[in-house]
Amino acid sequence: MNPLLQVSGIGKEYRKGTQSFHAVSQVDFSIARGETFGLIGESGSGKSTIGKMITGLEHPTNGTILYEGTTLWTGHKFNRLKPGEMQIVFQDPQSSLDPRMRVESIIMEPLQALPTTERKAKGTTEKLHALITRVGLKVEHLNRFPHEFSGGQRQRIAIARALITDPSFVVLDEPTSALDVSVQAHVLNLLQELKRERNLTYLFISHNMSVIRYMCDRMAVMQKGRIVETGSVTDIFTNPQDTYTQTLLSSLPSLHAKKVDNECLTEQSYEKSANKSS
Ligand SMILES: Nc1ncnc2c1ncn2[C@@H]1O[C@H](COP(=O)(O)OP(=O)(O)OP(=O)(O)O)[C@@H](O)[C@H]1O
Repeated sequence: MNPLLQVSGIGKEYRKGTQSFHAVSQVDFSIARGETFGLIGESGSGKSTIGKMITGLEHPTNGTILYEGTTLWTGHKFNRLKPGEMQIVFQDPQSSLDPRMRVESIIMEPLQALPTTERKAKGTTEKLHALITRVGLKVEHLNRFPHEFSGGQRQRIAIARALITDPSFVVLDEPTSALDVSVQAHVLNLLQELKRERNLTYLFISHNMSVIRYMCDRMAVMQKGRIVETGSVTDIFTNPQDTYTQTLLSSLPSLHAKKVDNECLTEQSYEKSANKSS
C-alpha cells in the first residue's frame, strides 16, 4: 500500500551572512495511513524543523515531500492539497494560543482556510460543543481566555483547534513536554483515543523514549540533523542497531520501572494515571 506521507532526501539549510548551517540533512521516511510515527533525538537534532517542513511552515532546501502520492513540496512552492487536511500541535500552549482571543475564536480560527460551504458545515455550534466536550473541557469554557486555564487544559484547547477542520494527518511536536507528569498521561491517552475515533495519522515528535514507546508504531532516531536509525518501536527498543540509539536507551532507568519522574514515564504509569482519572 502507498504511504500517506513520504519524505525523501529533505534537508534544511539556514544561512546567516556568509555562514550556513544544515539543521536537517538527507532525511527519508514514510508514514502509512493510521500509523503513529515517532521522531526522537536530542534538542537541536532537527525534529521540529522536519515537522514544520511537512506542514509548510518552513521550506526545505532540498528533497521532496509526497502526501497521498501527490507532491507537497515542489522545490519552490508548498502545495497545500486540501485546506485543513494537515494540522500541527506545538509543545507550549502558553505561547501557541493567542492570549487576546476567546477559546471559541481560537478553536474556530483554522476554519478560515476552508471554502465557505465546508467552513459552515464543520463550524456548526453543535460540532464545536461536541469537540470541546470531547477534549475534556466544558461548553462554558468557550467564552474564556487562555490565561484562565491550566497547562493541560490549554493543550486540550490546542488539540481541539487542530481537529476542528477534520484533518487526516496531525504533527504533534512535543505535545506534552511542557506539562506535569500526571497531566501528560491524560493528554497522551486523549490523543490515542482521538486517533482511533477519527482515523488519524500522527507524526509524533519527542525527546522522551518512554513517551515514544507508549505512543508510536514506528520511529526514527535523529542525531545532528540526520536519521541514524528507523524501524518499528518494538525492534528498536529490543535490538537497537545504532550506538546513539543504544545510548538513548541506556539512559532510561528501566522500561519496567515503577519510578515516575519528569524524564521517564513508564507505560505502567500512564495506565495507572489514566485509570485514576476515569
Ligand atoms: N529559523 C531558524 N534559523 C536558524 N537556525 C534555526 C532555525 N530554526 C531552527 N534552527 C536551528 O536548527 C537546529 C534544529 O532545530 P530544531 O528546532 O528542529 O531541533 P529539535 O530537535 O526540534 O530541538 P528541540 O527538541 O530543542 O525543539 C537547531 O540548531 C536550531 O538552533
